[in-house]
Amino acid sequence: MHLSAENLAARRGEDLIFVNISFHLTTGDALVLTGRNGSGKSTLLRVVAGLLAAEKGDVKFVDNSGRSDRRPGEASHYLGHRNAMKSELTVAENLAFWKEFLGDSEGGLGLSVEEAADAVGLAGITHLPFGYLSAGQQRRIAFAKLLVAYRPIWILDEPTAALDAAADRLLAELISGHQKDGGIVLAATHQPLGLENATELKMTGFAGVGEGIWG
Ligand SMILES: Nc1ncnc2c1ncn2[C@@H]1O[C@H](COP(=O)(O)OP(=O)(O)OP(=O)(O)O)[C@@H](O)[C@H]1O
Repeated sequence: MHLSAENLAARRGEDLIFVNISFHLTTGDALVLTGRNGSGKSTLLRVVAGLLAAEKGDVKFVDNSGRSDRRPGEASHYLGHRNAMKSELTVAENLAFWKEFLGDSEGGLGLSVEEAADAVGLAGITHLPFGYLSAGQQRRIAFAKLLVAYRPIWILDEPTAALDAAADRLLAELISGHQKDGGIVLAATHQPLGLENATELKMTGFAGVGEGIWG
């Protein structure tokens, strides 16, 4: 499996956010995006997930069987800043919705709702409305969404925001487990996640980008 980007550039509104971003990731790899606020980490993740069009360049995905006709977004879980859960539905209902809606993609099977809640240390509270949970518990459940439906690529924007130290470690272990199972991870973070096989890509934002870059 390969996920690669060649000379990506992206714009938000009128502003060019970054140019000439390239990377090549293979089975088990992680790319950790670092850089100051506003340097373009979320923008790059959204481009890779297919949620934002690149201004220039391309992202390519080749799966384990050599198929290259699927867009990277179709093979990805995207965990953004928001948790993408309905406050008034229970934790179990939210996760069951995502399990049914996303389904498993080729190459793996998702956990049951209870197994996924257990994996993030919250097996006992799946009957509660999502809105009753603390911020850290909500983030853990948002992460459990990644476990109920299999996707080979995980795209994570500040996955450990709002988490305590124990949950930090738990999620880092789940991310490492995904890598060991052959998955690929892209994560933007301000805190070290302690991942193995990880390459750091320091985003610098638009500063210093001159005229004439479009050649
Ligand atoms: N919809 C938008 N329209 C215009 N500019 C935007 C839009 N969304 C983001 N930006 C700008 O794009 C730049 C990059 O933002 P981005 O969210 O990618 O940064 P980041 O590195 O993820 O920051 P943080 O560490 O704060 O999460 C910022 O200057 C931001 O103001």
